[in-house]
Formats: sequence, structure tokens, C-alpha cells
Amino acid sequence: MKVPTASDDKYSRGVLGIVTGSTDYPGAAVIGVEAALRTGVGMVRYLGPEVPTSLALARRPEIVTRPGRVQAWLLGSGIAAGARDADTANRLTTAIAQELPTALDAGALGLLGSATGPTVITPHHGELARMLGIDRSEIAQDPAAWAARAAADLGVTVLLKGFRTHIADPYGSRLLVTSATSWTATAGTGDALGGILGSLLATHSAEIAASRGALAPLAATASVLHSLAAERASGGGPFTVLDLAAELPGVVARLLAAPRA
Ligand SMILES: NC(=O)C1=CN([C@@H]2O[C@H](COP(=O)(O)OP(=O)(O)OC[C@H]3O[C@@H](n4cnc5c(N)ncnc54)[C@H](O)[C@@H]3O)[C@@H](O)[C@H]2O)[C@@H](O)CC1
Ligand SMILES: Nc1ncnc2c1ncn2[C@@H]1O[C@H](COP(=O)(O)OP(=O)(O)O)[C@@H](O)[C@H]1O
Repeated sequence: MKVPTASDDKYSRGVLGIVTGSTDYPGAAVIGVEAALRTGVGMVRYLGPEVPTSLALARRPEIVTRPGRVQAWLLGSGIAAGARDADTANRLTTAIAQELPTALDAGALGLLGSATGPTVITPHHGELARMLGIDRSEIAQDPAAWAARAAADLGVTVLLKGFRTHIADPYGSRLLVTSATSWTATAGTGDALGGILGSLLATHSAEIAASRGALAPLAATASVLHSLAAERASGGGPFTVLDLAAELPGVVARLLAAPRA
């Protein structure tokens, strides 16, 4: 986690650009924005269609909806791969061309071929199966091996979601985060994970520029924050994804206060 200092400002802390949400799935944009802000980032620039933009602004007026410089991108949650409008397609390709640290989720996974910057993909089993052209049941049999194989074959850091989240990169990192609660299996929690990860990419862009090996531990950290926030939101029962997001600042504070091993 990056802790702001007396000499920081909103730009030096890191700006996250978010291209998520659509008229069909506007809520994914709201969830990602909320989770990113609550993880701790200097600023969020949200760029999307009118409906998700209005909803995100209504919930989080601190977001900026004009294009400008960012340190990292979160792309694709709530965007259907086959139904992108021209403006969204433009925003996605413009973002990817900047070669900044980027999290590719859901409808942006298909753009992996043009992502030459430091990239983390965040598929669930169904999405990774589609990307690799195999059956979902094969991934379920050995998710760790498939995450590692995808990282090697695709040349990016892979965060494969599930009860166990497997993180693998092309340089040999293999990390596992086990979920604190299966109440997490509820719509929108993956969109929240995207926001958490995006926030960490934006605040650690210098470390990522120095080494793409920084991506895997950041992806694992995002997953740990997500799991701990889910546990606190759950308290042993069901919760909604905005409950999870509301727990993020407390989770971050507690981790920072904990003595280091
Ligand atoms: N409120 C919102 O706006 C929400 C928007 N969402 C967006 O909805 C779009 C479609 O996402 P989906 O994942 O539903 O659909 P997909 O069409 O990507 O995936 C559906 C296929 O994958 C399988 N699958 C789905 N989740 C899985 C999992 N966790 N593990 C293994 N297999 C799984 C399903 O059985 C199905 O075969 C995405 O853009 C996503 O970001 C969802 O995140 C839900 C909430
Ligand atoms: N059975 C489970 N137990 C705990 N966590 C789960 C389980 N299934 C999925 N998750 C977690 O919930 C989130 C679901 O993400 P995703 O499948 O993208 O859903 P959505 O697209 O609805 O947001 C991921 O963070 C994943 O790791």
C-alpha cells in the first residue's frame, strides 16, 4: 500500500482512468469507481457513456469525467465484448495505446492482443476458458496450472478469480489468495475487485515502470483487500457489493497499523 506524505498532492498520488460500464450494465461503472476511491487513489477519471457517467457522478461527485493524464487504466467491466458503441471502442483503444499499467476485465479481455504495456487480466473461469478456447471444466480441474499457462502464453499477469484466486505472471510469480467467505459470490464483486486493483496500479505506477514483476504482488494485494472487506461486510451472512466497498478504508487502515512481520 502507498501511504500519502506531506509533499503529496492528488496527481502525485496517482490518477486512475476508468473505462467501464455501458447502457446495458451501468452499475459496473458505479461499483468500480466506488471501490477504487475507497482503496485510496489521488483521483479517478471516469470516461463512459451518458447513463453510467450520470450514475457514477450522482454517487461520487469527486470523479472527473473529462479526458486527461492518468497513471493507470481499468478497462472493460460492464462492457459487453460484442456490443461496444463507437465511442467506447475509441476510448478503449486510446487507453491501451498509452502502454500504461492496465487492468483488463470482462469486455476488454478481447483487446489483450493490442495491450503491450504492463497488463493484468482479471478473468473468471468462464472468461479464461473462452480466451484459451477450452472448456470451463478444464480450468476448474486445475486453476493454478491454467493461470500459469495463460500468463506464459499470453505474456501478461493473470488474476484468475474464484473461491481461490490464482495470480501468475510470465516471470515465475505464483500467488494464491483464498476467499474469506463464499458470500462473495454475488453480482458485482468482480467489478469491485477491478476498482481496487486499478487503484493500486495507479498509486504504484513508478514501481511497475521499473519492473513488471511488481504487478503480481499488487494483484494479490488487491485480492486480499477484497477478501478482507468481504469478510467484514459479511459478518457471517449476505452482503451487497457496496457494503464491501464501504469496508475498504477500514481494511486498509488496519493493515497499515498492523506490525510488520
Ligand atoms: N451491476 C452490473 O452492472 C454488473 C455487471 N456485470 C458485468 O456483466 C458482464 C457479463 O459478465 P458475466 O460474467 O455474467 O457474463 P459472461 O458472459 O462473461 O460469462 C458468462 C459465462 O461464464 C460463466 N461464468 C460466469 N461467472 C463465472 C464465474 N465466476 N466462474 C466461472 N464461470 C463463470 C457462466 O456460467 C457463463 O457460461 C460483464 O461485463 C460484467 O462486468 C457483472 O459484473 C454483474 C454486475
Ligand atoms: N465461491 C466463491 N467464494 C468466494 N469468492 C468467490 C466465489 N466465487 C467467486 N468469488 C469471487 O467473487 C468475485 C466474482 O467476480 P466475477 O465472477 O467477475 O463476478 P461479477 O462479474 O458479477 O462481478 C471474484 O472476486 C471471485 O474471486
